[in-house]
Amino acid sequence: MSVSRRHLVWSVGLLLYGLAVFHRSSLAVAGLAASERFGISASQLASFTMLQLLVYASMQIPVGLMVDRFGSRTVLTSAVIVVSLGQTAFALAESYPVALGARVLVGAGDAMTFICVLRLVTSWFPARQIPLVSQLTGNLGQLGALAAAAPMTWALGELGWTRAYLASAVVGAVALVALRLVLHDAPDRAHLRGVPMTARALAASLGASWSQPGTRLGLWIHFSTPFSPALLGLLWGFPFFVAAEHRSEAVAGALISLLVLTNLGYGPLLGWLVGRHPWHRSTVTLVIVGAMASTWAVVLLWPGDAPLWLLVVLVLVVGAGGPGSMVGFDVARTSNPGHRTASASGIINVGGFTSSLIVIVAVGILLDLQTPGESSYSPQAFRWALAFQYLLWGLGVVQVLRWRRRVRQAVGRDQVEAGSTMVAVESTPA
Ligand SMILES: N[C@@H](Cc1c[nH]cn1)C(=O)NCC(=O)O
Repeated sequence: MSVSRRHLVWSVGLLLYGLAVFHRSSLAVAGLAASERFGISASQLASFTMLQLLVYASMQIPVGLMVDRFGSRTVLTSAVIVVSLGQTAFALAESYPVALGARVLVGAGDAMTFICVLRLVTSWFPARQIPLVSQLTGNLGQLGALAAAAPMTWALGELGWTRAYLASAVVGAVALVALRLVLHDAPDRAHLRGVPMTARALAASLGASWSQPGTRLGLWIHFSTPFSPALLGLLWGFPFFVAAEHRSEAVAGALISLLVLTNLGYGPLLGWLVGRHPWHRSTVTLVIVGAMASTWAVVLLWPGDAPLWLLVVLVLVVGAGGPGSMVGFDVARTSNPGHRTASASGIINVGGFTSSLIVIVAVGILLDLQTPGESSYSPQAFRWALAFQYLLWGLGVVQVLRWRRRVRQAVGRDQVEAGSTMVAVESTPA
């Protein structure tokens, strides 16, 4: 197979994932405009982000099953259409309920994208390159969030709400043409479709993935790693840097952009480490969680405002969380047969989006409880609210250690290093 064809397919997949991240993040800079347009409060505004994450997380398992059944090409086509319809509806919405409905469509289209692209990577690349290419896919795709920042700010200011969101929807039409022209499910066929299954067979297939200890290990790795960067990047980073650390809006914006860019640095390093030392994949993620928790401790316990260099260190360390979460997909991939790869990835992806949703909502509730009726939150309120992260890290680390022990009891080091963590006799989960 020609190497350039493989890279062309991957580039289109990456473009589609970057576009999904762009649509996901396209509200981040439009908060004020949205409040004015729909006449809504801060918590109603936050409900857009929460709803999107909720839809995303709840669709992961059905989407994984759909990708195993119908293939990436078909599911990605639906994803682009649904997300573009969502952005079009958002562009034209004039009331809060219609706008909420539009965000449901955006969340649904977004939810159908990443697993398809990961599935493409596993069918187009040789096994030894999969960890690195998957890492690069996850990390380069985050650039969509950068594209949603400055260009969307410009478009909202210059073109106005309706035309800015309509323009972003039109990009989907262009992406759809590239998808249909270039993207095939596998080198030897356009569609890679699984056999039709009854509801009972689907449940059995999901149960088989779930009973693999490696799927559980992957789920908890994905649960523990990405919520801290999501917390900073999606909602609370900007107000934390401005209201609690007394930084200017420009510095806060630069710190958030740095968080996105940090992804690019970790991708190659983690991809190489994971590909080369599969036995130590969970250790790598435990080190990342330990580093994030320790750096947050220094920032939260710092007397007064943390110095800028410390905030930069925080962003550089927390930026490893997203790339770290990709390790979860790799553990699931080596723990399941090819025809179940996408549904196993769906199970994994529920982890990080659930923990991100919990932490984003919990921080909002804890801030409100400490400063009832006020619209600006004190540094002290932020410190206590952000400390909530330790509960999730505690739970995640205990579960990672537990499921790693199960995997290691069932599978020898030689088998793991040969690229499989699949337990031969699928046992019933405890
Ligand atoms: N945690 C992300 C992947 C990632 C890589 N770098 C930063 N984030 C993930 O699980 N992505 C799924 C998605 O749909 O974005």
